[in-house]
Amino acid sequence: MSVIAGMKNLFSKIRPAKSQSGEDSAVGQTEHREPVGQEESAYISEPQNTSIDPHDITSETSQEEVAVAAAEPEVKSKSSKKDLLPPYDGPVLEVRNVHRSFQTGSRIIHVLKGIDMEVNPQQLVMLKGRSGSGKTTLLNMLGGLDQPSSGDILFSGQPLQDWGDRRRTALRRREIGFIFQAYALMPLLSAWENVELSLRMADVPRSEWKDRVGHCLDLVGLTKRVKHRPFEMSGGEQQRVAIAKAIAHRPRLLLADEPTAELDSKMGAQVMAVFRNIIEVEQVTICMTTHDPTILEVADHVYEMADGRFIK
Ligand SMILES: Nc1ncnc2c1ncn2[C@@H]1O[C@H](COP(=O)(O)OP(=O)(O)OP(=O)(O)O)[C@@H](O)[C@H]1O
Repeated sequence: MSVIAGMKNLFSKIRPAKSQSGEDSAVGQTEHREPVGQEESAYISEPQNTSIDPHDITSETSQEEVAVAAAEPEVKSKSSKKDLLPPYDGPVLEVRNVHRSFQTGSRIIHVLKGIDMEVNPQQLVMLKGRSGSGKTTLLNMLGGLDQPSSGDILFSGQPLQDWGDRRRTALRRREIGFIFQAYALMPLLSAWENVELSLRMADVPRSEWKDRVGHCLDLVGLTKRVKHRPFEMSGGEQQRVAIAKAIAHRPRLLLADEPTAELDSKMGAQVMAVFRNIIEVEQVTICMTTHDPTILEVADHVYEMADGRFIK
């Protein structure tokens, strides 16, 4: 089904539903609500058949695609996180001699030229480098959104390139959180509802939503902003909602593409402080790209990229 067809199908069957986020006067209520916009409609409607993977949402995904994806039924699987990844004490990510080329017309562009790296549990690792050096290309591969042309990427010891699409998708859904430069929040939903939506998309039981959303917004210091919509918040606050949203389903790995690029230095520092806090409290591992030299000191390890390689 096309995105537009999915939207039409979706909005023709909307019915109100009570939010799981709180009591009548609490945050995120949906009773007696004002007429809702398209994103909110998607949020409160029953899932319909669509063809979009919610975990492929990027900062460039349109709101319509996000709305449809948000309502997509997950590929139901009874397997747990434990079944997906056997116990492993080694690095969260091991990258071995990874190359990535793209063909554009008759030209082949060699973007990554032999990347080796490791990201250990509860580390904050940064990829720095000029525009076009290959940071985003590498980050996409670490998150299983793209595949190397050659080389290996091991996620908790498991070779991603040997996995089928379904298992890689399941890995993204359960074990990885994504954060983008442009926040990627649903504009008509409150902070609370944005985080709650992420739990719905990850197939987390409704009974767990209220505690988990409250905990995640508390972790990023936004307990007083839960009812605010994105346009009522500063850039730094929006990015902190995006972080709460990305960690809500308890991923092992958080991937962030230029998370401070749109922020002034004070807000950027707040976001980095939140990263350090969630590493401690949620025991998550973070790999992020940046251009910003002022935040590098927060990292446990910095890989500098130039023209598709790490500079020693
Ligand atoms: N799908 C693609 N097809 C062709 N070229 C691509 C593709 N994806 C990336 N590239 C090229 O690979 C190079 C690296 O891009 P990438 O986005 O990884 O760089 P970056 O370091 O993240 O840059 P920035 O900091 O500006 O985001 C660029 O020259 C880009 O044009």
